[in-house]
Amino acid sequence: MWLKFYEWANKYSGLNGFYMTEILGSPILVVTDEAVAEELMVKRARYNSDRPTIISIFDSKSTDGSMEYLPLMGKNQYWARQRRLTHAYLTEASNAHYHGIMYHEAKRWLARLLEDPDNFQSSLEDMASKVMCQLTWDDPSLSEYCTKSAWGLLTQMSPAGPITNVLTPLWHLPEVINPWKRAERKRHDEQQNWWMERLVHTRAKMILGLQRPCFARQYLEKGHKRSNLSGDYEASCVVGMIALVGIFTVAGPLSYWLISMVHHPQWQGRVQKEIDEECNGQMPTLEDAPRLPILRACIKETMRWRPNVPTGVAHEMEADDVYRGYFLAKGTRILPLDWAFLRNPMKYPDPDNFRPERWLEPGWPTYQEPLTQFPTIKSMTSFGWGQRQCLGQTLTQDELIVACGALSWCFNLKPKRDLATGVDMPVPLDKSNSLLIIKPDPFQMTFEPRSEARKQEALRLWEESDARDKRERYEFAQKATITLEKLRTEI
Ligand code: HEM
Repeated sequence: MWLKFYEWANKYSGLNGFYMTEILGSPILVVTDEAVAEELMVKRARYNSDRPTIISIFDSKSTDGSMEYLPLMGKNQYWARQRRLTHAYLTEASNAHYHGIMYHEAKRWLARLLEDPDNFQSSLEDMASKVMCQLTWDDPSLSEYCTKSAWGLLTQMSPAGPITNVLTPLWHLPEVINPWKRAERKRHDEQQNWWMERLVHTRAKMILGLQRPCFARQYLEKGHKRSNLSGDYEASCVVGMIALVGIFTVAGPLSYWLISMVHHPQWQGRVQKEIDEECNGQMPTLEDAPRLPILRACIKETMRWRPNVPTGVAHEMEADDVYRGYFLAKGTRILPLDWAFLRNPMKYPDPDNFRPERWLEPGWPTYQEPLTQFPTIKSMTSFGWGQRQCLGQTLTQDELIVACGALSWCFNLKPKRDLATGVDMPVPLDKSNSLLIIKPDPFQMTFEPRSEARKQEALRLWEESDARDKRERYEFAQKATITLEKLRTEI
């Protein structure tokens, strides 16, 4: 879809940096130039920060008070207070270095890749999911269900999802003869029940003193007094939504990282050399990041070259407006076409090719110093605009540095050789699904340990981290049991 919008941009945008079209009766302003996006969604954010309705999700904007999906909400009171809470929790998690969770999960992933390399696409998503499930409920075993739940919502909200998102009148058929509405009710109810179960379970563990820190505990301890949330239902949704939204968003650039590295072995070699030299042979940490500009440049270039939300996310106008002489009616959707921004040849010369040097060498329009700080993915156009800008930028950057750094430290990423023909199997560059957050179609590749010593070290690191995690969980539970015992004898 983004390619069609981009093709039309080349025909109709001209020098304006935008064009109008209509999809299923809704006027859409497709923005193809960053300056226009800035003008409309940052400078005029006051009335351009609403969301369009997603027809196949009940009350997607929370107009009727459902309070369920923060990123889809209209610009209303629920959105404002949930955005505040989400921002505060993600900032605190980043300040606490995610309690070591990212390192733990990156090590688990390396060990899984060593044991079962062919299953890399699923273990990659599972790593992203385990990070979010631990931050949210301190429970990595929830990851499989959480990923399924996130997939259900992502599919339901995407134009390429249920047919009712495109043939909208079908959605309005009575529920008894409407399979799409019944399926969505089932999906919705299961997701809500699961979110609520998680909150209730957290509360029960807190009473027993068994719940370690996580977002759900943070809310139950203090948030219900400070945040203005209406109660358990809303809390279970906002906390559940944080877990869901960090899975496919982060898994996208990670998958495309594999593709970038397989196709550009010279850059892979430079990243590995930088890590080996700057981290003294150790797996990189976030403290090392200022000394790893090539790693950061390759991550950023991967996100520019293969963005995983290529259409951008639409805003909706809340008031009539006139922009550069054009009348824009209230209700017009503004689509910031990220693919177009990231292929602007003035800002990104040679836009179709993977050129990390554009972030590293003076002379390129995007070069910025100091290299201890730049390149950074924060504030990329891919994270959206103005009042609705993504809240997960720091988390994404940190997780990509940890995970891509760990991969480069441990493996040579290579094409897979077909044993029958002796020829490398292709790793396609442009095959993906077309949901709102895209991911590459399944492909095969090889994860070759860089040496036997590196392999053994990766396995040892995971064993050590796993043993520490188990010990810490056991000691925490022990302390709670001792306190309970003491209480019982005192009573
Ligand atoms: C590569 C990774 C990611 C990309 C490309 C991305 C992109 C986006 C985009 C385009 C938006 C809409 C912005 C707009 O409407 O102008 C958004 C919103 C949002 N993102 Fe992200 N995101 C990523 C990762 C994350 C992560 C890891 C989290 C949290 C764990 C997160 C949390 C959110 C939330 C809560 C919103 C809703 C903000 C609102 O509607 O006010 N994102 N993201």
